[in-house]
Amino acid sequence: DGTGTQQQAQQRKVGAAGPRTSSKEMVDTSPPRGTRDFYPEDMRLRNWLFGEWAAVAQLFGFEQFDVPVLESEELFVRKAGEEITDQLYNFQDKGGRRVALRPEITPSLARLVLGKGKGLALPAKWWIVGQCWRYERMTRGRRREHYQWNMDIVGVPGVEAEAELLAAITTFFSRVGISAADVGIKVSSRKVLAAVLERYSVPPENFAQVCVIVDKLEKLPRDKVEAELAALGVSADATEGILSALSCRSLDQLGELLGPAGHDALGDLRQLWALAAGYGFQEWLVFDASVVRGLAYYTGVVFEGFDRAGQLRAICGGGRYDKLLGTFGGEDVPCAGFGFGDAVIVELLKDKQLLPALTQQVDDVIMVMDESLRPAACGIAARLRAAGRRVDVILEAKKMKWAFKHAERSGAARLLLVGGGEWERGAVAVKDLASREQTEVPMDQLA
Ligand SMILES: CC(=O)Nc1cnc2ccccc2c1
Repeated sequence: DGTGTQQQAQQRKVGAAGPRTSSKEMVDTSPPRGTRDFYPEDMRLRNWLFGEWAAVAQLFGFEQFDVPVLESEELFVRKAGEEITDQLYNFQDKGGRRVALRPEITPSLARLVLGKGKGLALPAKWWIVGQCWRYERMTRGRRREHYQWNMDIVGVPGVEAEAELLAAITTFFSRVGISAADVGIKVSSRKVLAAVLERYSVPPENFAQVCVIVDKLEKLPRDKVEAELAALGVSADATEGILSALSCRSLDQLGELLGPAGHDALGDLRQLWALAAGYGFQEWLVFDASVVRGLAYYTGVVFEGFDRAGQLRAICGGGRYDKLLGTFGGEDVPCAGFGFGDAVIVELLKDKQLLPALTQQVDDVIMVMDESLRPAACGIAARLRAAGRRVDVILEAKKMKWAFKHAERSGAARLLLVGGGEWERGAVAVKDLASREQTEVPMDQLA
């Protein structure tokens, strides 16, 4: 699951694992519930994925930022009934402060933008990869953490920003071998819902809650969603209007249904499609009026990446959030962004046999044949490393057989043996692990 090969390690109470000097049981070696360890082989895959994310961010001229995983709880206290805030990993610290492990990164970005105020040159295009947390009752056995790539554009009111973000997402997919035949991106706009709510005079302060409820249509039966809307005070007519708008199959059909009230939403989406065509990623986009996403603060275009085989949960998601900064007491600044988790994408890559085969990368393994030559061997390692070669020094006396096996397991190109007759002739025995040939190389020609 995700970039950690560690399956959800069951809480192992380690039994008597062999003779122990003390009566004390061994510590539980599993990671905390819902979290993963990354052994080196796992880290190679994670570093590869994060490296692709970073490469795309740089291709698009975005700047990296970072913020603490621990934030003031108030950043995430929203009253819209979102799952993400219901499952806040929050606590009171020793100073009596209400804090939380962040469930998402956008509110932290908003905090930084507000912190800079007029001092922030706009537009800002920022990116980050950060661990996010949720306190899930383990009944569902789901993970409590994942790593999320975020790209955000601050200060651009038009859908040119969303087009840029979608271009970045499709560039990533293409780079890792995923095509528009494998994955689509559902796109809509919350302005559709806003238009419907206005027509039925649903109070604007209910907008976020309506969106969060309607987002559950994917998971909950229709009557449950209708009941939640009714409980919020949304009339049956309004609910009917919402559900028929969300089932529109095309922009034209939506236009007919909404009339002039839909002008903004349709204008945005048509412009977005035109930009996508220009960019050459239009084939990835699917208009889907039922996409609302589950975060309270989206105000306009929303989108989510999905696998066309329909086997997986959403791969990524995002949208426009023009009013988030206002909810923190600041001036509103138009923003758009997306989040891309490290779990579903790895499942997709596995399903498509697109996981890269990653091995440890070492150039040279050095072994001394005579312990008195260890200082000299360290000098050789230093010179090779200064020349940019990745060198693994065998640190204790080992048999040749072990050294060969170790060098091959390390993915090394050469095994250097310091000592013996070669050393007397001012040279080092070099075993090429690909050709298996052994040659004698003078000391100063090793790099
Ligand atoms: C598939 C997966 O691991 N999802 C996941 C895992 N942990 C989270 C933690 C916080 C917010 C969303 C999360 C989502």
